[in-house]
Amino acid sequence: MTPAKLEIREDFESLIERHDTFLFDCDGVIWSGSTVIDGVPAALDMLRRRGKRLIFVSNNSSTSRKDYVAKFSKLGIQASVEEIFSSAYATAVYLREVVGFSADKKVYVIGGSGIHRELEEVGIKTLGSDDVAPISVATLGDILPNPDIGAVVFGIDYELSYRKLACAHTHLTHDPDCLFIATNDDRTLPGGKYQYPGCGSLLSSLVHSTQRTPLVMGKPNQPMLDCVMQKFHLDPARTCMVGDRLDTDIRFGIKGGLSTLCVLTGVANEADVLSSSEPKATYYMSSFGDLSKLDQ
Ligand SMILES: O=C(O)[C@H](O)[C@H](O)COP(=O)(O)O
Ligand SMILES: [Mg+2]
Repeated sequence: MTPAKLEIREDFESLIERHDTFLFDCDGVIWSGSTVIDGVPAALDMLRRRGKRLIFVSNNSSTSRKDYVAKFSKLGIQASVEEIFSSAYATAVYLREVVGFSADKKVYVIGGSGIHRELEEVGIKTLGSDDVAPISVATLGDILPNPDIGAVVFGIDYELSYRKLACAHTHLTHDPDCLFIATNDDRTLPGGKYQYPGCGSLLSSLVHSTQRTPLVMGKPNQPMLDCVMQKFHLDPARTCMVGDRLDTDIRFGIKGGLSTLCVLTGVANEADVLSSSEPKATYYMSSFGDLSKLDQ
């Protein structure tokens, strides 16, 4: 079935009437980099006024949920920690609840403060944030296995260094029991008009050097889906996933049995949406901000 294009008031009203909960991806739907997408704050306010539940589900692990609340507020959007579900938080829940990560082990992190803060919030100690100093071949031998490391977690890292990769590679190749987890594996990162290397593209260097395959937490993978479905007790028939990437957001929604709405303000364009045989979005629209016209 061809995705239905939502472009008139009646389409928008019908979408809202059919759903009680809206799951929103962030990069490419709510904002692009640090610029809010026009009309989105007003559209979200309108949904709240109509009693709809909003949940923000981002694969970007660089920011903790508390810091996401501050980013939302700076962009004129009210959101609570409980409404935010990032891949860093999903990783912390997985290590704490599913793995039962040992208190006397630490996690080596390649990634941003979001991962460090979410893991520390559940009592898991982390290393790696200051491994950014340049390295010389002569000092490579100083990078040694560390028996305290029980897992390597990889997330998008805007300060990625050879030193961090060498440390993570050492832990993963010297201890087959050291867990290898990636917060997400998005190929690209949207930023304004263009796209840049995403977490998955950075991750591939470590996968290649270690020949190990990580367990990936974020959309469209099962760990994030299980966490979100259980935490929020979603009714799939009354829930809509709003995203900008077919291979993560829309596939995530389809796996969960949700309606899916693809917006064209991030990675996907109209040709992508109409030509994609799998995943196939239920609906698509130019920008979620267009719904702000409803209450004007
Ligand atoms: O590379 C990444 O980490 C992702 O492109 C990016 O952060 C996606 O974030 P989302 O669109 O899920 O908010
Ligand atoms: Mg996105």
